[in-house]
Order: sequence, then structure tokens, then C-alpha cells
Amino acid sequence: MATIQFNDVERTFRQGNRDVVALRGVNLQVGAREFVAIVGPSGCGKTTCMRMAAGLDQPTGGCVMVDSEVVTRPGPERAVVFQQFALFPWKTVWDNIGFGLHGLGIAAAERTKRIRQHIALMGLEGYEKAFPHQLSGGMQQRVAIARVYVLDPKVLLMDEPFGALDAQTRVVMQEELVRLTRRHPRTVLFITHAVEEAVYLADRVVVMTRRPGTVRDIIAIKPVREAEGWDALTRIEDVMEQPSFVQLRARIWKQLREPHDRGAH
Ligand SMILES: Nc1ncnc2c1ncn2[C@@H]1O[C@H](COP(=O)(O)OP(=O)(O)OP(=O)(O)O)[C@@H](O)[C@H]1O
Repeated sequence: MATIQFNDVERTFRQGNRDVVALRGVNLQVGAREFVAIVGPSGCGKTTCMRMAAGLDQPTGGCVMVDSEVVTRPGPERAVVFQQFALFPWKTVWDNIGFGLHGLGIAAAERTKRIRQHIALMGLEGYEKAFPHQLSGGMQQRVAIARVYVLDPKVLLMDEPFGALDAQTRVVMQEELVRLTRRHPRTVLFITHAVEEAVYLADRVVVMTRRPGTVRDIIAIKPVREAEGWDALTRIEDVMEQPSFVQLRARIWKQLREPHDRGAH
């Protein structure tokens, strides 16, 4: 199964007549079927990390590897979900979900089966013929997630996928994603501003420093989640009330707010 590796990654951008070091010495591994969330201050380079894993940007030092291969360009084995749902407005839910399957040369009967499965998986039954503009933001993001899950990619890269949703819809989507990824684990790199979201969703949370962004700490959530039985709780608010959850959240917040030796200005 897939792994994502950041090996001593650096990214410097030219801004006007000066070089800005956005990322320096980023080392990180996402294991097979592991869900890793990155949190960090605004501008610390989270999106840049994601873009490099997607092959949309290149490091200026070090390398990003997926399954031991250096990433040099986008590829179907690395699916990306952005904050903006990026659905085709002129295609129905069914056709949006099925779009990527055409390019993979999958037979029609198999395509139909997979689309139907993923419509059921994301609770989109009855909306097969709807167009994106007829759906709420949450429903559109379900379609966007179904559209990448159906391709069975090696890795899923999610950049603030719920950032544009209202608070209530966001909670529902977080619960759905937990349900989906616990039942059908994938290798996921997930970027978010929201500490609670990271602790709720991820197996490990990576805390980044201010610019130049680097990994400040990596916090294992999964052992706590399993020991404390969070998965038996269906509602996010019940999980968030657990003392173990509150402790982890506080620990991450503290790291985000306190200056870091290397990152301190
Ligand atoms: N194409 C670019 N050209 C110049 N500078 C860039 C470019 N892309 C990113 N940067 C700079 O790199 C730094 C990291 O940006 P990035 O968008 O990765 O941060 P982020 O952590 O995702 O921020 P936010 O949380 O606010 O979305 C920022 O200082 C940004 O200005």
C-alpha cells in the first residue's frame, strides 16, 4: 500500500526581487492506509506541501515520494480534493462521479457498478440525475469525495475540503468522512486550519511551525482513540467532550501559539 514521504523538503519562492523560504527541512512519512492531518499557522506552507505531493509544484530541495517514486507530475494514483468542489457544472451527479473512470479504460458494466456503489456509500441515492447547482454545499462535497474514492487512488490529498461549508454541514461531513475512512481506509494527507477536525479525523496530527514551515511535532491520535473507544461514539460532540480529546486538542493549540525555537522571530 501507498506511502507518502517528504524527505528534507525545501521550497523557496521568488517574490519580487527576494527569495522567500516557505518550507525548510520538512521530513514526514504517511504510512499505508494512514490518515495524517497537517495543522499550522496561516502561510506555514501546508498547501505547498499538498501541491508537491500532488505533483502540482516541485520542491527546490529534497524530494517528495509516493510509493518510493519521486513525484514529478500529477497522476491518477494521487487524487486531490480541494476546498472548492470543482465539479463539472454541466454534468449530473452520476456523470461527475463516473468521469474519471472513462480515462482508466474500465468496462461499462464495471463502471456502472462502481458508480452505484459510491453513490450509496456517500448517501447520494436519488440525486443521480441532479446537477451540482441543484445540490447544497455538503452534497457537492460528497460528490467530490465519491468522485475520487471511485477511482480507488493510492493516496488521497485533501486541502481544507470542508473549509467552505457552514458549521453544521461541516460536522456532518466530518462524521461521514470518519465513517468512510474507518470502513475503507486509504492513505490520506489532510490539511486543515481546524485543530478539532484534525484530532477527530486523523491517526496522526502534524503540527507545523511558522514560516519557514517545518514539522514541529507529530502527535499520535490513533492509540488514544482506540484505547478510549472514540469510534464507538457516533456523534462528533460526544468525542469532543472526552477528556482525552480535550487534552490532545489543548496540546496542539499550545504548540501552535507558543513560539518555536527554530521558527521564532
Ligand atoms: N506561487 C507562489 N509564489 C510566491 N509565494 C508563494 C507561492 N505559493 C505560496 N507562496 C508563499 O509560500 C508560503 C506558504 O504558502 P501556503 O499557501 O503553502 O501556506 P498555507 O499554510 O497553506 O497557508 P493558509 O493556511 O493561509 O492557506 C506563503 O508565505 C506564501 O505567500
